[in-house]
Amino acid sequence: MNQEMYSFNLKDAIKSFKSFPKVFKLLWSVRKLHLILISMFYIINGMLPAVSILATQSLLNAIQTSRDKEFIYVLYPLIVYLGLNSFGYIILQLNSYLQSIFRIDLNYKMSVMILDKAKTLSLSDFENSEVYDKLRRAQNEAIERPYAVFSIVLSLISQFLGLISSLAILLYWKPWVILLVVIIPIISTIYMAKMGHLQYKIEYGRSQERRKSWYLNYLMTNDIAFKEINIYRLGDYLIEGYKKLNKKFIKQDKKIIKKRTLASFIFEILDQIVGGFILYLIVKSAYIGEILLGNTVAYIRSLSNIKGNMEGLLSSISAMYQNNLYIKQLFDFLEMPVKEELSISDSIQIEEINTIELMDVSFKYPNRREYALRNISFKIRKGETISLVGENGSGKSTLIKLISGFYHDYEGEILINGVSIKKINKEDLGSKVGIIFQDFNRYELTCRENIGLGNIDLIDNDIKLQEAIDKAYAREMVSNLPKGIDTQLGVWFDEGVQLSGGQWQRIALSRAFLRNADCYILDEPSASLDPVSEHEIFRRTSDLAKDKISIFISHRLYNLRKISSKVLVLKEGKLIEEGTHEELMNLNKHYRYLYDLQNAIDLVDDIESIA
Ligand SMILES: Nc1ncnc2c1ncn2[C@@H]1O[C@H](COP(=O)(O)OP(=O)(O)OP(=O)(O)O)[C@@H](O)[C@H]1O
Repeated sequence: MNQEMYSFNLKDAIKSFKSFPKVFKLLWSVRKLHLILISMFYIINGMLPAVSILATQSLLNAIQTSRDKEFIYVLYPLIVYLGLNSFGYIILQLNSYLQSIFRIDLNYKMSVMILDKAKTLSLSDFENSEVYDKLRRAQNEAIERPYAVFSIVLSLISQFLGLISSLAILLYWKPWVILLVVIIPIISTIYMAKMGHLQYKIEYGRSQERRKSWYLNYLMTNDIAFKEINIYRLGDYLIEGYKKLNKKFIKQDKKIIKKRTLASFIFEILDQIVGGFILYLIVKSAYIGEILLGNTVAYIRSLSNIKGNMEGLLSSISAMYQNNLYIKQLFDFLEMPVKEELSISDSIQIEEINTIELMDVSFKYPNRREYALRNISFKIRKGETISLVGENGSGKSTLIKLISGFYHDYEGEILINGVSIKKINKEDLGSKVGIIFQDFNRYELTCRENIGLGNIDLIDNDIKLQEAIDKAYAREMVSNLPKGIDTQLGVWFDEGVQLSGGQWQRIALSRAFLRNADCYILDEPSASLDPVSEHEIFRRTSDLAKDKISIFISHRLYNLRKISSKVLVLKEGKLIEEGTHEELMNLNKHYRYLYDLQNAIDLVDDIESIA
């Protein structure tokens, strides 16, 4: 963490106003008229107290000096006084109404902006905890800040106007008193700004732990992890972890509150002493007849207004500084450069995928030292069915993610139709690949949506949806659902129907089949499918994709043997064998070893199940 960030000084505080034009631009785009009116009301609010003091002064002086005159001399200032009070009240109400409306619109706009930005992030961004933290901070801590900055700036203007006008009233009496009035608020504000900074520093340093605390909370309150938590009796362990983290946060927060309260207490006492002394001077002047009653009240009220305005003004500066730190997080996130591959407007469009070629490709994940893939080269042509096999962690899924265009910081070349994947229009590429990942999504939405998300344009096209369902052998399963294709799936919402792992997988397959892809990738459907279903699905997919490209990953090698035009064998990130099933069996090396091993295991399983 950058220590420099945490040293507070006035220069930094003034610098923090730099963010205002950006903030203003953002707010201006929400509701222009509201913004103008709110600003006007703030300015009026700043002037009103001093005007009200003058009205009170002239009313009281009129009462005191008009004993022998007609009542009209008192009535006129009385009407002005009452009118001003009512006007102030109306302005206050209107302003609070407009601000509430404005904040609702702003919060909505901000959350959509953050989602829009999140949409442009890459998979490696999501796997990067720094980017992830920025997103969380923008979402959780910064969303309210733009309005806070705006209202602070307006308050500053309003308080400044209030201060100047009240000072002018007091200046008329004894100019040197002003120095006494301003000294304590200045010291207290500098101290409080430092406290605010400390608080931000603590919050900033906590973001990893906050995320962990949120995650533990999520695990305990979510159906996804419930089964394991329940069966392994993990509840107490997780709660302990949650408590430990939160106790630390609470301890830090309490310490700050204690410091803050003590400091406020001391500054308040000092302020009371100074205020008491000035009050004594005013009362004494009135007593000896130096000033009229109206002026006495005006000076007393000006004194308290100056104190309020000074405190307000200086605490606004420190609040501005503190808010600015959060605002910086927000704009850091919103202005994070969009990955080059997305911003290339002249990216190459492709009609269809004819070939996929890897030339000496090596790749390591940003957070890892060792390579996940090393010097991989192969070519897949239209009409071929390729199987990727290898032990856990050998790099199969990583290879799929590279071919799908998720990571661009690899070495070597990945070519689609002979063109670097980095230059190809990402949306184009995405629309031509039908893919099911190991950890495919189970959307807590209707069955129609779960499938339709594969091709949004067809979400209401029942014929096309049915075709996709048939391709995934899911016709019977879907028609047996209580509301057929319009049944809510999952358990999060009313009338939701939970599916088995294999059934979810068929829904995901239907989703992949709904897009008229040129390349179908199935990453280990065996996780939830029984061996026969997996075999059927592979065979079906390769039949359907006869003139396309199919890439399958499975640990059940016998399911792949007949359908594969080529098998690629990976070991520790390297492509060690390549050929048809027969060729690799004859080669008698790693593939043969894996195949025989699996047959032996299955044989043992069969014998055990018979016994
Ligand atoms: N997001 C990630 N960040 C860092 N390392 C990763 C990430 N995903 C995978 N790895 C690492 O990359 C290597 C290859 O993983 P990969 O998931 O590609 O293997 P796999 O062959 O698909 O394994 P499995 O058969 O278990 O699915 C492993 O060492 C793994 O730990």
